[in-house]
Amino acid sequence: MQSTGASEKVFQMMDLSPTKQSLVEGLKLPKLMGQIEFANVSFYYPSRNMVHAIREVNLLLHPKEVVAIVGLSGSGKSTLVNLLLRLYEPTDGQILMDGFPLRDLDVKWLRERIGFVGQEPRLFRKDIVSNITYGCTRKITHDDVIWAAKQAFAHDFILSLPNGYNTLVDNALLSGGQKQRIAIARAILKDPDILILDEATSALDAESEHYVKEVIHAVQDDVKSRTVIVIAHRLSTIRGADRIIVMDGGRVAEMGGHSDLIHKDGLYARLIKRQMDAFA
Ligand SMILES: Nc1ncnc2c1ncn2[C@@H]1O[C@H](COP(=O)(O)OP(=O)(O)OP(=O)(O)O)[C@@H](O)[C@H]1O
Repeated sequence: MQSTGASEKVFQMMDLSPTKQSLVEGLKLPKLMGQIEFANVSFYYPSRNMVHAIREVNLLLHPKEVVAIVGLSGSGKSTLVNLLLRLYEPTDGQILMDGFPLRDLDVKWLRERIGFVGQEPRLFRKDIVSNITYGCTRKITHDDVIWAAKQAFAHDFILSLPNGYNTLVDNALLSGGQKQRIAIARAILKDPDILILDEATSALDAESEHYVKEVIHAVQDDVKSRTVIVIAHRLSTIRGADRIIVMDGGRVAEMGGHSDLIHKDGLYARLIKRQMDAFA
């Protein structure tokens, strides 16, 4: 009798119609170059009415640019990405993709062109190949899977597993860094025009940390290169970026290259110094 009550709620949920957002077909561009513009974007989360998570953000990311977003916890880094993925709509201003308003573009089409690796990637209790190919809608071969794994510096450790690419993924089998590299391979396999990495804040083993940095370099050098946005917590990844965006209290506080920002001796210089002190 207890479960009857509960199942009623489940059925009510299943009967809900999909959101308008995914029903309405939007624009599909012939090609996505990967230019991203935030034009005076402000946003507050519905549950925290009037407390801005992002405030009057103006940003222009060029196609194929590698950008690192840095800032203290709560400064609005993830919110920028949430808006870009269209998980939320800006409260004010607009986001443009290749000059087209994001809200006019087809959401499904857009998300197929964005690869996203979160801080704690989800893997499934399936073999490695299935985990890498999960969600990939383009036609792929086994060679493509290996290419993606190599790009993510996952190929060698996968080969050292008992059944290589056919090894069943088990939580105890892989380290946090290895899981993240499989998730990066999954994102790269989509051959996205925009790649977004939310670097883990938790301590990665030294090997994985080195590889995550290498992935950024490889992705940057890749002939098919794409726009890359990294929410970065480590100096090594930050330095690999073409441009660094420093967020503070929902605003863009500083922007530029590593040496310029260090020279400026502002918030970025303080963040870096703090990180250096932590390792001292
Ligand atoms: N789902 C949410 N609902 C309400 N408020 C939120 C939500 N997510 C984030 N916030 C708030 O929005 C602001 C910006 O948060 P955001 O997660 O973008 O920061 P961040 O720089 O990515 O932080 P971190 O480095 O800790 O991930 C913070 O004040 C945060 O408390």
